[in-house]
Amino acid sequence: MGSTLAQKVWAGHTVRRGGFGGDDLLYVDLHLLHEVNTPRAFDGLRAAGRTVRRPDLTVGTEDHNVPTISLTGLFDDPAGRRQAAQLRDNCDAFGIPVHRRGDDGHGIVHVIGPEQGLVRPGMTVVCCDSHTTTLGAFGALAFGIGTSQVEHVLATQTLWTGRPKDMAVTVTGTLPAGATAKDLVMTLIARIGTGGGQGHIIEYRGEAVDALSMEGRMTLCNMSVEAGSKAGVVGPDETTFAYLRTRPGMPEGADWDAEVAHWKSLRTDPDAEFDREVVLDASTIRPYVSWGTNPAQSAPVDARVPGPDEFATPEERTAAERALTYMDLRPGSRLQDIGIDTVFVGSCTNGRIEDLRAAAEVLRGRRVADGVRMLVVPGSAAVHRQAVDEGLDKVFTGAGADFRPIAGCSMCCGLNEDRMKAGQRAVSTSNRNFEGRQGKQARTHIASPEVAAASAVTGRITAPADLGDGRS
Ligand SMILES: CC(C)[C@H](C(=O)O)[C@@H](O)C(=O)O
Ligand code: SF4
Repeated sequence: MGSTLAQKVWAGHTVRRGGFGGDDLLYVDLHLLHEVNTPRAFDGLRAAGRTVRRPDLTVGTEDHNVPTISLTGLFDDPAGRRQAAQLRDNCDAFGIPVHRRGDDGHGIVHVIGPEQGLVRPGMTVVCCDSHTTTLGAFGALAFGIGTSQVEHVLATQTLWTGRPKDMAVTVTGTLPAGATAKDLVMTLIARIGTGGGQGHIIEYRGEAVDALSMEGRMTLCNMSVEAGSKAGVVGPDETTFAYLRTRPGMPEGADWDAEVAHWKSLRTDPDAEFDREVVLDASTIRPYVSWGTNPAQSAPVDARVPGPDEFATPEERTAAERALTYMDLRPGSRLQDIGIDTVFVGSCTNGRIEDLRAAAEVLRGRRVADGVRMLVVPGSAAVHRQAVDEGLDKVFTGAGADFRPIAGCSMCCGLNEDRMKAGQRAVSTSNRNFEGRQGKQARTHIASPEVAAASAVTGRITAPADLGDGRS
């Protein structure tokens, strides 16, 4: 029997099999750090008199707490400022490269790794952050780890972890015009639930996945963790190689060819078996939006708010009831009638250049509705530069949106100055919509950049196809 991509990468990195609790000891090729969840790991390292084993395979960036309003913008929370300073000091002390606000290479940790060519097929990548799954788009095995594991990886460049099962998500056919990778992954999570991928690594495959850009694949893999899975992967192919070819530090000539041949060999063998398979028909996927307080509580934009009685289990019914109360929604009302006052385009889910282009395309010749605040925050300094080069900044500001000069997590998580007020309601391109995620008592509807931009124009949840041609 053949092996899956995940099995091959796992086997190739296993230093010791079946240790304590049955976990395997994996070698880590790349360790990424940000300011949250790392200060205690460095404290532990120091207390034990240890050093960082491979600072050359470790990279830090400040992203969660940083103000994105300007280079000199102040941290609104002393604890956040302290964490960011600790990251910089710890990285400097241990010889780890760190990207500070204002650096060319600065940005959200999951956005900068691929841009800088740090992530390649077949690698193992870990980071103190659940959305490390994003990097699986390159055929790397990438997942989040906790603070004590960060300390272990810093000290040893290895990690004890349990071998997950393999799940295939096969997406047949072609996505219709107007449907995006975000809609695809939201449709998947609505179908399998927030625990649907638990204990598994999801491999996305099929015609519709093959057709996605690297940006789209990153959006897909990013939200794998919202389905409870350990990681998400896409088999490396010509799209992957074309993206990597232009990245810094890639081999040249015959060395490049040899590398590509190796990457191709990592793809799942035709006779490999998955523990579970879910098949989705891409042609049925429509623009999606969340109505509840977890990403599975989502529906097509043209649907109605469901009632609790439409759910199969008592747990789902209770969760729906609670979500509807928090979101202040009435069952049976149209999602498209929900008024919003905030729009956020950004985050590691949808803060890359393709996402900004998509949002700008919808906004071109249109205006953000009165009373709506639209925030566009690039995922990295490189995305910001590219957006300015392409004149997207002018489209955003011309439409009345706030286009931020500094990259960061911004309103995705509310760990900085970008928070919503109680009772405010956003369409957000981020990945989490739990109670209070973007501000105390604030309400979040997750969607694609296209839906977010269209909603900014009308002031209610809207798919671009429903905008008509009101461009000036
Ligand atoms: C702060 C960090 C640990 C957290 C995560 O792990 O995902 C954050 O990035 C998030 O999106 O909630
Ligand atoms: S952008 Fe949001 S989801 Fe991504 S790492 Fe930052 S806080 Fe987490």
